[in-house]
Amino acid sequence: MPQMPHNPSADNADDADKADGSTTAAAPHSILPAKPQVDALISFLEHEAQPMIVLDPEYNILAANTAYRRQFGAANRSVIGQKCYRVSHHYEVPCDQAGEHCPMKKAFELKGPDRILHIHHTPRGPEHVDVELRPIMDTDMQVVAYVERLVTVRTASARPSAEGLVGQAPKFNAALSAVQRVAPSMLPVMLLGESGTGKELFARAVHEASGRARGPFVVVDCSGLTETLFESELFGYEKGAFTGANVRKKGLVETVDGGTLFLDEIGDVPLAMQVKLLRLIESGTFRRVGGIETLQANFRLITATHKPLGQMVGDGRFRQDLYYRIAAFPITLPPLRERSSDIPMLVDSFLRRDSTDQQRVSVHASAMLQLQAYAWPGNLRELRNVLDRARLFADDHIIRPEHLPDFIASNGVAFTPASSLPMTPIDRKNGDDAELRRLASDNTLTRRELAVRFGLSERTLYRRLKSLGLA
Ligand SMILES: Nc1ncnc2c1ncn2[C@@H]1O[C@H](COP(=O)(O)OP(=O)(O)OP(=O)(O)O)[C@@H](O)[C@H]1O
Repeated sequence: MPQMPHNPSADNADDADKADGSTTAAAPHSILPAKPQVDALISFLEHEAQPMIVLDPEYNILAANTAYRRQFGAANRSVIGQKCYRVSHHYEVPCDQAGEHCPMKKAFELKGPDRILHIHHTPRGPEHVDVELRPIMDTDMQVVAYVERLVTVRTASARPSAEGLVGQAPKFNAALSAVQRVAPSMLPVMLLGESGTGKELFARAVHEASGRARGPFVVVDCSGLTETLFESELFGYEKGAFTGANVRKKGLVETVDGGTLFLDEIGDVPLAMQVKLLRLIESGTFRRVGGIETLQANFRLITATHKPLGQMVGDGRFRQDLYYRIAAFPITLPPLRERSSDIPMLVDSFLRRDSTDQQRVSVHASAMLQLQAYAWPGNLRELRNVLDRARLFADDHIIRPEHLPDFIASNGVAFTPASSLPMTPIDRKNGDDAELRRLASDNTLTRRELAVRFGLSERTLYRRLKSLGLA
């Protein structure tokens, strides 16, 4: 914990509360040593379009501007005088003591801004929020307050959603956070992940969060394209360039003008074409097949692969110069088995998405446990397919273990007949220690997620981990 000065403002929360609607007079008198600066700041922020709050060093919210109140404020409750971690996370302790990154602690240490992607509770439910915290210093360089700016991330949902990216597991959030960072720039992005991890959806998210969102998003699947087809698809051709070229045709590089070009499975691009791709990226120009005119390209490049491109460079199967050009900002997408805490939310999302029935299909807790324990080599695509199949058997609109394929049930999870199970996660006290050992050593799930996953209280989980020598 940083040594933060005690602030008497917490004791005056009620005074501040009255002023929630008019931030200029929000702070009570004895609030801070440098009160005039803070008051001026509060007045200034009121006119900002972005949601912002002012905090004292003891985590108390001193003021919230109109944009904040509109977006995050609850109709019946003021946030003034409340602890930020209680309002945003429903925690009883600061974020770092709850196992999360605390931007206030970091900003205090840095004496500078810190930025982090958090899941916040909002009146609409959990949401991804890009939080930036800036310390305000007095003339002695002591931190007297903080300004927090909150931007809701619209490219992903932290609760079940009928469309787009869904998730809130730590590794998913890390990838999403990287998207938020890189999207506004023109840097090429390389998405790395197994098949079905959502590379295309993430590429779309980069596009949508960028300044090119109004331009086209063009996908090129590089796998299975021959050299000549790849060239004519990408660059287009002139009339008469080859047999069958009866008219001039624009290539995708021309159609994408002002937008984002997504080259999926870039590792499958033939070596000869890699040179042409490199030239396009380096010069920003291209020529149609059979053409002499040099045309200007205007696109932002995103690539994706499930192949070990670095290794392919070593083996001479991928050009090193092209690799360095496109791999400026790699983002690793986690396989589903490393974000299994997201499975219930994803299941709900997929069942909503594909629902044509009047009655919504749900998944029995015992089936959900099996879905969470399976390794999903085909990732989200496989999950979606399994659900599509299972729902056909769910006559009473509840997917049970017997509706899942055998390979999921035989994944090492003890199978208990659905009828004997409650609709909530079961206590698997005598269940699969090996699975617990694997997940606990993996460090991908928090203790709380592990507990939910195994249907245990955190305290029981701790005891079991201890008995396994893992606590
Ligand atoms: N985080 C996510 N939330 C919701 N749906 C997702 C998510 N990630 C992927 N999907 C869904 O999973 C399926 C596979 O996603 P996508 O095609 O983007 O994967 P991919 O990694 O590009 O696959 P491939 O490498 O095989 O091309 C799609 O139906 C997509 O909508």
